Amino acid sequence: MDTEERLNLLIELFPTYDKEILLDILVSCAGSVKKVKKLLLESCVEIKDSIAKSENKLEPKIEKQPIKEKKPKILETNTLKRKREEGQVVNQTSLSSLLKFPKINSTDTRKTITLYTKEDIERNLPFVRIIPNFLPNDLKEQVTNSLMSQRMLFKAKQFYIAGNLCTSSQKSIIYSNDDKTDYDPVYKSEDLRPHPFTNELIKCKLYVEKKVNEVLEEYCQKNKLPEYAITKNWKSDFCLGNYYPDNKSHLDLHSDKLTNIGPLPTIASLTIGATRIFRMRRSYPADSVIFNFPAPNNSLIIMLPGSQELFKHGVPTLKDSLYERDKITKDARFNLTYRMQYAPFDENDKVLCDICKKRMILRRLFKGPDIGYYVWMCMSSFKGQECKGFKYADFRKVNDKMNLFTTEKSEATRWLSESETLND
Ligand SMILES: O=C(O)CCC(=O)C(=O)O
Ligand SMILES: [Fe+2]
Repeated sequence: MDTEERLNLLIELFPTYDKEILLDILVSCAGSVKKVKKLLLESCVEIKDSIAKSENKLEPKIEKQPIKEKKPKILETNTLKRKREEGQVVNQTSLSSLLKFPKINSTDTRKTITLYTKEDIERNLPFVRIIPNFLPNDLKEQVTNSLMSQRMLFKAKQFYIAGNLCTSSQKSIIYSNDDKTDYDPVYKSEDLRPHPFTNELIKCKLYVEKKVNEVLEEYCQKNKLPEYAITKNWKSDFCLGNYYPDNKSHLDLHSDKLTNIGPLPTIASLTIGATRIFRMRRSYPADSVIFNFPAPNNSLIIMLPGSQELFKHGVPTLKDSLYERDKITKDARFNLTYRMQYAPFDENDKVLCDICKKRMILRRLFKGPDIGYYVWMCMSSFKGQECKGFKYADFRKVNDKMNLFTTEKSEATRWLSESETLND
C-alpha cells in the first residue's frame, strides 16, 4: 500500500480528523497504519472520568479515589515542527490537544460521524454515558476468563423478519439467579433459559449498580422524568450477555423491547475483549445521522432513560483493520448488558392478547400521529404469525396497582422528548 492509499484508509477510518494531521501522524508512525490506529484509539482511553478505582473486593468501595491520569502522549508532528521553526507560537503538546474535533450538533447533515472522546460522545448523545477502564484490572481479567470459559453457552437467537425465520449473527446468554426471568418472551427457548450469575459477574454487577445509581441521580436532577420511570435504587436483576466471536459477527440497529425492563429503562453495557464500534442513530427519521464510537475493552456504556425510546443501537461488522484485538479474547468481543426488571410488570398478570391469548410485547411508537404512546403488541407478530392484537399501555396506578393497559387512547401513557413534535 502506498502512502496515498494508507492516508485514504485513515481518512475513511477517522473521518473527523484533519487530512494534514493524519498525514503527519502517519509519518511520525513511520507509515504504519496499525500504529496510527492504536495511537488514535488510545486517545479515546484518555477519556477522563472520576470513577472510583477500588480493590477487588466484593463490595465496591464507597469513597472515590482519584483516577491515575494516563500521561498524554507527546508527539510533535511535522506541521507543529514547521510552525515552531517558522516562529509561530505552538503550545500544544499532547496528541489529544492536536486533534480538532468538529463542533457537532443534531442539525449536522453528514450521514456518519465517528466520535472519539467522552465529551464528544456525551454531547452528541445526551442519553449516553461512557466510562472507560471501568473495572479494576484484576476483576476485569477474572470476568474475561469467566466469559471465555463459558463462551460455548452463548447461543444464536432466532427471530422473524417479515415472516422469515432469521438467526442472529452474535450469540447470547441470559444470566439471572431467578428462574422466572424471561427477558423477552419472543426469544424464549431452551437455549435462552437463564444461567446463574458467576461470582465474577456478581462482583461486576455491584460495580455497575453503584455507577448507574450515581449517573442516574445526576441525570434525573437535570431531566424531569415521569413517575413511572425508575430514577433511583437501580439494581440489575438479570444480564443479557452477547458474544461476537469475530469481526463479522454483528448486531443490527435496534432498540430493546421494553416488555421486561419497562418504559424509560436504564441499560448498562460492559465491553470485554476486542474493541468494536458501537453505533447509534435516532429511530426517526431513518436517515438521521449515524454516530459511531469505539467501545474499548472494559468500557461501560450506560444507556439512560430515553435512549431506547429515541435511538436505535447496534454493533456493525468491521473490516479487519478497524478494531483492536485483545490479549486474551483475541478477535472476540463480549458484552454484558445489565438490566433491571420492571417490578410493576412482575407484580401483575402478564398482558395477554385478546385475540390469540398470547403474551404481548411493549414498545413505544416513535413516529406517526400516535408518536410517543406506549403500546402492547401481540408477540405472534414477532414470531412470524399474523396477529393484529394491540392495546395502549397505561402506566397510571390505582391503589398502588398499575393499570398496565387500556383500550381508551385518552387514558394511554404517552412520553415525548423535547426534540419530538406532534407533527413528526
Ligand atoms: O453488544 C453490544 O454492545 C450491544 C448489545 C445489545 O444491544 C443488546 O443485547 O440488546
Ligand atoms: Fe440492544
